Order: sequence, then structure tokens, then C-alpha cells
Amino acid sequence: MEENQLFPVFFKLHRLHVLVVGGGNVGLEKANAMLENCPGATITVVALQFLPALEELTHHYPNITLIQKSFSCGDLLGKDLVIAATNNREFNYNVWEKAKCSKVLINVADTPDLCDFYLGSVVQKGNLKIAISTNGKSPTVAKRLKQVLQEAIPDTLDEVLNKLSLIRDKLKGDFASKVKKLNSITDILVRPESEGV
Ligand SMILES: C[C@@]1(CC(=O)O)c2cc3[nH]c(cc4nc(cc5[nH]c(cc(n2)[C@H]1CCC(=O)O)[C@@](C)(CC(=O)O)[C@@H]5CCC(=O)O)C(CC(=O)O)=C4CCC(=O)O)c(CCC(=O)O)c3CC(=O)O
Ligand SMILES: NC(=O)C1=CN([C@@H]2O[C@H](COP(=O)(O)OP(=O)(O)OC[C@H]3O[C@@H](n4cnc5c(N)ncnc54)[C@H](O)[C@@H]3O)[C@@H](O)[C@H]2O)C=CC1
Repeated sequence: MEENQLFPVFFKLHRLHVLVVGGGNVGLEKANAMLENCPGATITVVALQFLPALEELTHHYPNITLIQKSFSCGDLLGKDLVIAATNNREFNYNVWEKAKCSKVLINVADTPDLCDFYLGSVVQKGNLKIAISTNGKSPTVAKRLKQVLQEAIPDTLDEVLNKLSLIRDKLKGDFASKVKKLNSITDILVRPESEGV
């Protein structure tokens, strides 16, 4: 079976500056996805034209800025991540070349082969977050699986996380004994139902 070799990480987007090139449906979808996860995300969108829904986002989120112009190399200054989402494949390639020269990580929305990273489909329940990738095979399946997991995971799991966090803060002893204690308390989460108490 083919394996998914992507390595998931969770970015703190309020500490990074993201450049989105393109203000159409995809620029909007990507900006929205970032802001839904991190309302304080710092995002600059550069495009010739913006969808009204993108302009609307600037009224609700403090750190998204729209700049109406054609992308140029200088737009990369101070940026940590780039998403190239214009409707022009050659132009997206040009953005990719410039980002590579500047050592900025880039996602090229219409060319998975050029992407340093993909956006995932995200399940969120309070503090819990699960990111799904299909290795670029079917974003729609990722979206559907997100809906299944969102329903299946009980809201009460967030209470479990908060309680475990309190216990974790109170535990004394060395690292190994803390791990042992936390594994023993949470054993019930993985024990087959027939063995449960
Ligand atoms: C490789 C990747 C790069 C990246 O964008 O990061 C990529 C690439 C492409 N997407 C395309 C199409 C669609 N993408 C979506 C939706 C999402 N796409 C997302 C991620 C990714 N999309 C990365 C792989 C993730 C993985 O590993 O699974 C999600 C998960 C995250 C997000 O965008 O925030 C988000 C779901 C959000 C949610 O949970 O709701 C839909 C469905 C819809 O919008 O309803 C469609 C139309 C239906 C279809 O094609 O399935 C096309 C073809 C464009 C064309 O045909 O012109 C390409 C380019 C290509 O494949 O060549
Ligand atoms: N990765 C993904 O999830 C998906 C990717 N796509 C791909 O994304 C691409 C973009 O699709 P849409 O957003 O629907 O297109 P769109 O036509 O709605 O928007 C294109 C945007 O690019 C801007 N643009 C064009 N040239 C520019 C330049 N020189 N400098 C700055 N901005 C420029 C336009 O002003 C516009 O805002 C498509 O090629 C499609 O194949 C489509 C669906 C999903």
C-alpha cells in the first residue's frame, strides 16, 4: 500500500506571517481555514481583485490585510509561509520560484508537486484538534471524514483534557514516574469495553 509521508505539525499562526497570493475562491477558502483555526493569524492577501467575502473577513479579524496589486518579489519580505492561489498556473510557478529563492515555505494550490506543505481538513473539539490528509488524493474525502469524526467525538472529551491538565500540573516526581501515573489514569480510554469497570 502507498504510504502518506507528510509529517503533520501544528503552526502557531499568530506568531507567523502568511502571504496569500490570489483573492478568489481558493484564496478565500485558505484564509478562512487559517482564521477559523487561529482568529489572530497574521495574513496578508495580495491580489488584483478580491471577492467581497474576503473584504468582509477584514471586518471580523484584526490581523488580515488585503493589498490590491500584482504579486512582486518584495511581498515575500518578512513572510514565513506563502500560499499561491491565483488562477494562473505559470504565475503561481513564478511565485514558487521567488519563494524558493527567499527560503519561504510555499503551498501552490493548483500544483501539489510544488507544495512544501498541504493544508489539512481539521476536526476541532475545544482543545482537541485532528488534522486529516489524504496525501492529496481526495480533499473531498478528507472533508467528509472530518464531518464523521466531528460527530463521533463526544464534547465531553474537552473536560477530560482539562482534568488531565490539572492532574499533570500537580504530579510530582521524575519524568518516568509522571508518565507511568498518567498512562495508568488514562488506561481506561484504550481498554476494550469488555474489560472496562
Ligand atoms: C494538495 C492540497 C494542497 C492544498 O491546498 O493545501 C489540495 C489540492 C487541491 N484541491 C483541489 C480541489 C478541492 N479541494 C477541496 C477542499 C480542500 N482542500 C484541502 C486541501 C488540499 N487540497 C491539499 C491536500 C489535502 C490532503 O492531503 O487531503 C482541504 C482539506 C484543506 C483546505 O483547503 O483548507 C479542503 C477541505 C476543507 C474542509 O475540511 O472542509 C475541495 C472540496 C470542497 O471545496 O468542498 C475540492 C474540489 C473537489 C475535489 O477535487 O476533491 C484541487 C483541484 C483543483 C481543480 O480541479 O482545479 C487541488 C489541486 C490538485 O489536486 O491538483
Ligand atoms: N488547493 C485547493 O484546495 C484548490 C485549488 N484550486 C486551484 O486554485 C486556483 C485558483 O482558483 P480560484 O481561487 O477559484 O480562482 P479565482 O479566479 O476565483 O481567483 C483568482 C485570483 O487570483 C488573482 N490574481 C491573478 N493574477 C494575479 C497576480 N498577478 N497577482 C496577484 N493576484 C493575481 C485574481 O485577482 C483573483 O483574486 C485554480 O487554478 C484551481 O485549479 C481550486 C480548488 C481547490
